[in-house]
Amino acid sequence: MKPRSKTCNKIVERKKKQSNLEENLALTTQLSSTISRTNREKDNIDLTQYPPERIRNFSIIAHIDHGKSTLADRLLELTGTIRRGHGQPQYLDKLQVERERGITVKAQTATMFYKHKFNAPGINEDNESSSVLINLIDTPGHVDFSYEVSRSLAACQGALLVVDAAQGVQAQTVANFYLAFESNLTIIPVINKIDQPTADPDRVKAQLKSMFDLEPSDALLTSAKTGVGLEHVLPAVIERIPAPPGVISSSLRMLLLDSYYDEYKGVICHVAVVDGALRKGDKISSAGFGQSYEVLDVGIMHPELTPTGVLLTGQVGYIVTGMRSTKEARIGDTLYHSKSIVEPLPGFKPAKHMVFSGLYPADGSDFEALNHAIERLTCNDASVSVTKESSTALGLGFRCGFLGLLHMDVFHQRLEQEYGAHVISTVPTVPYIFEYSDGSKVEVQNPAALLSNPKKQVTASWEPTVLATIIIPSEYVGPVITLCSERRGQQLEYTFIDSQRVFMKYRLPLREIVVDFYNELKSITSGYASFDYDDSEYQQSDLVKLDILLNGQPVDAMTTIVHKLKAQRLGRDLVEKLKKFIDRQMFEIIIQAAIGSKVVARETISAMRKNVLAKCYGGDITRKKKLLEKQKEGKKRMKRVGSVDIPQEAFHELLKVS
Ligand SMILES: Nc1nc2c(ncn2[C@@H]2O[C@H](COP(=O)(O)OP(=O)(O)OP(=O)(O)O)[C@@H](O)[C@H]2O)c(=O)[nH]1
Repeated sequence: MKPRSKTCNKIVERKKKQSNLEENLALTTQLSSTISRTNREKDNIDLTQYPPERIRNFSIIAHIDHGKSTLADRLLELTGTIRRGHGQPQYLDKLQVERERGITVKAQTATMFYKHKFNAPGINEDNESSSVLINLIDTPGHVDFSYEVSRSLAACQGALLVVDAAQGVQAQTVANFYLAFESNLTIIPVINKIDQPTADPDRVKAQLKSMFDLEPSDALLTSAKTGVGLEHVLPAVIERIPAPPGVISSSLRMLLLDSYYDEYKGVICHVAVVDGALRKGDKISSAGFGQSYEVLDVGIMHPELTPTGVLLTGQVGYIVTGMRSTKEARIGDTLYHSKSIVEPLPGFKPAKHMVFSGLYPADGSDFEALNHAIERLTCNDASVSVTKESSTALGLGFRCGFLGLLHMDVFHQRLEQEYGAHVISTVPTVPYIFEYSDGSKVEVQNPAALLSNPKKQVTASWEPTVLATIIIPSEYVGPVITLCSERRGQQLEYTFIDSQRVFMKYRLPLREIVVDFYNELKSITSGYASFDYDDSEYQQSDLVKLDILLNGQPVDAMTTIVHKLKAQRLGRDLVEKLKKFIDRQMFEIIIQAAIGSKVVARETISAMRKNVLAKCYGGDITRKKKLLEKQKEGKKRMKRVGSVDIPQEAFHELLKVS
């Protein structure tokens, strides 16, 4: 782990690119005189005053809860972008789910202006403070959203790596450091929460040195809570992070960073201008989608959408065009002036779906409403894949691909909160590969779709794996090793970060971490473990399809694919769980788990006669009617398989069985 020298080389390269700074300055001054009138649409922000050398784009990256969003708030207050005490805390966490769960799920950008006296020769020789435009990109900390992190980093030249002064380096500090390092960003270590009684900044400095070769003297010490040390953050950003490269005299090239749908304005795209200049009214084309659009509005996030009429090289902002759907706004696409010919920018790796689940309307007649809600929500979260599917138990629904379990959970919550949709989701599954006797290979995202065809036998199967990073206090090593081997993990690395903490690397089947791994890891380590993973290759594995049958009838929405060695135990757990959640009905119900024709677990629910009017002796007819109505309502929430009614909760409970 000696990445420093590589970073230095990249900085030297970047410095070379900045040789066109003078040219940029001359051109921006020229542009300024011609278009400044249209720029001053609001707040008199004249972006032509900000050539690349007066711009800094940085991101805040950290392990979950180490204080990124709080630090972002403080910096926005410090620069007067938001007023202290006005607005909500964690200003950039705008979604209701983000506020309720206290996590960031969507990266957000805010533009700030800050007066700074440059130390560098050549800039600001009269030694006056000059205004610097700083774009801050707040990023999510949870592993499921690292796709958002890598996207944000593409618009930055530097990152603040925030580390909790008491907890020290955690799994996601490691993952995010490498994301930033591989993107050639200048990394400024920030040791935050130094106000805590257990804070030990020296220990954290030593960890940063030993793990990432970051110099202890480069670390900033802050408390985003009390404000201590915050005055050094923006000067460090300006002095240490290079200006964005790019040439203002070149043809326009913009990187499409994100998009969302706004009821009033339509599709709003967040963009980073890599070269050239964009003005309101310009005609632009998309390299990926091949469509042309007129720029109807352009501006910056300050922190709300603020029209500026122009965006220049190095600036990050928003554009509104006539795009009708966010499907046209392909993240990572290059936008350019329609008449020019440009080399498209590298773009991003497409999001990789790790977990798939079926989503069905709780009430079958709500299919169209759910369809509409999913369409709208995917406009704001393009990382979800959606295809239609149908199930005998649940009717018409959708198979959705997510970046992880938390992502799936957040998507459900947003469907319910923002669109009032009530959904039943099926057991999450991962994409397996099966080979049949005729040599054909298929990727199976829906276990029920795996063929049970005697003419086409499965001859081999593969499952996706992950490379997991686990950091724990050394006293928990034993239980964690046991957990990982129960989950079919293979240990790849085991090192001491310092005298108290151990760093472990495991290869684990993705299926094994999808359900409840993180919670169990947290519980056996009293909450001290930190965990992160990166997708890795497929490994050959002995997989079987486990069916659940009710009175002999398979419930397709409950089928799972599982490792052969675990099939029996899982079958027993599922059957026992179902027995608890299915009410006794007027006939006996037999619940079975089976692999092909072999039953591996069985439970029976004996028959009973349920008469809701039993306790309603004589009396008022309206009371009887009310009870019957209530029973009818309850039935609506039941799903009928053959003659058996299954309550929605049974589907929810199955999600928790691994
Ligand atoms: N004592 C103390 N608490 C802090 C400080 N900075 C943040 N916190 C608290 O730490 C918790 C997490 O802070 P956030 O800013 O939401 O952390 P985050 O890194 O943005 O979290 P995610 O977005 O979920 O990754 C909150 O309760 C903050 O009030 C600090 O300097 N000192």
